[in-house]
Amino acid sequence: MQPYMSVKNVSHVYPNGVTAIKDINLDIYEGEVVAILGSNGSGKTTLVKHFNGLLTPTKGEITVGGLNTKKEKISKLSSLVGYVFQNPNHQTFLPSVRKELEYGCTNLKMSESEIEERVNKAIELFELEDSLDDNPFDLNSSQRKEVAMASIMAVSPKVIVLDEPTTGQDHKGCKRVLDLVRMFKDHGHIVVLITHDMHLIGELNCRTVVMNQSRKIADDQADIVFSHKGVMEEAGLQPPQITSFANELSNLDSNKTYLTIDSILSWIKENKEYKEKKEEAVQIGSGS
Ligand SMILES: Nc1ncnc2c1ncn2[C@@H]1O[C@H](COP(=O)(O)OP(=O)(O)OP(=O)(O)O)[C@@H](O)[C@H]1O
Repeated sequence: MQPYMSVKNVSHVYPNGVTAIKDINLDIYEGEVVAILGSNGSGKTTLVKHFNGLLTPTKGEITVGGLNTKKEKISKLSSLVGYVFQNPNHQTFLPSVRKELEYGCTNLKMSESEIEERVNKAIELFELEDSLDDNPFDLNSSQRKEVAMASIMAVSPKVIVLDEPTTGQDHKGCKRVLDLVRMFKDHGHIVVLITHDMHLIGELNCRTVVMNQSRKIADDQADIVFSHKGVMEEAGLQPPQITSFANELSNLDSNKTYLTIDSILSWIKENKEYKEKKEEAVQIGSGS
């Protein structure tokens, strides 16, 4: 299968001489949810800004949907890759939610009927019917973030990049982000997440790329990445608390990494059933 996005030997040096990413290779395929993890300044944002042409490689090449990002206009690339900023205030600036939702489609010069159809779909999916006339700045930060995501959804780019989607969100907001990532995936989008939220990655157990000091140092399923002590330590990362807890418990199957409370509860249940069956067998065997 051909990757939808392909990053080949890419480095980026900012005009001040800082090498923010170095020799990155990364293929991203249809249907994937990819988390990009790493400590502050490791190069995550610089990398994803290359996906929609906000930055172009100093060395190497990136193709998105078969297009070389060095040769395409940003407007074309942003119809393929939508970027939801960490701070929705950097993205919402129009006086009503409806106008925000229409903006991206209008910018891409879609017909009025197409804009209406796409905006109505986004309104339905994000349940924004009652806030259409509200000024986004009168909404709380969680709702404003949803408006930012809904306006990207209206454009319907193949790839949706979410930059720190759970930062500043309460428990309900974090749960909603998890549901939205799943919804984007179910609607055929590739989702790229920049996040420090290990709980979110644990719940998704998605492909996880780890950046450290401008380089990619790991790229695997989250449970496999989290089980690599060396990688986690090098990148200064802590797995979700439940994973650390499970690792500390003796008698656990050492080949498995537990990411969620549900997974460890099923393990405990299975183990209990296994022990009960074993005891039963011993009792039958001894004729008691
Ligand atoms: N516009 C810029 N000009 C010069 N240097 C920059 C610029 N943007 C980022 N950098 C530098 O590039 C390196 C990587 O930064 P980047 O923002 O990509 O990292 P990050 O992993 O996204 O960090 P964070 O988690 O703090 O957002 C850092 O050393 C940073 O200071």
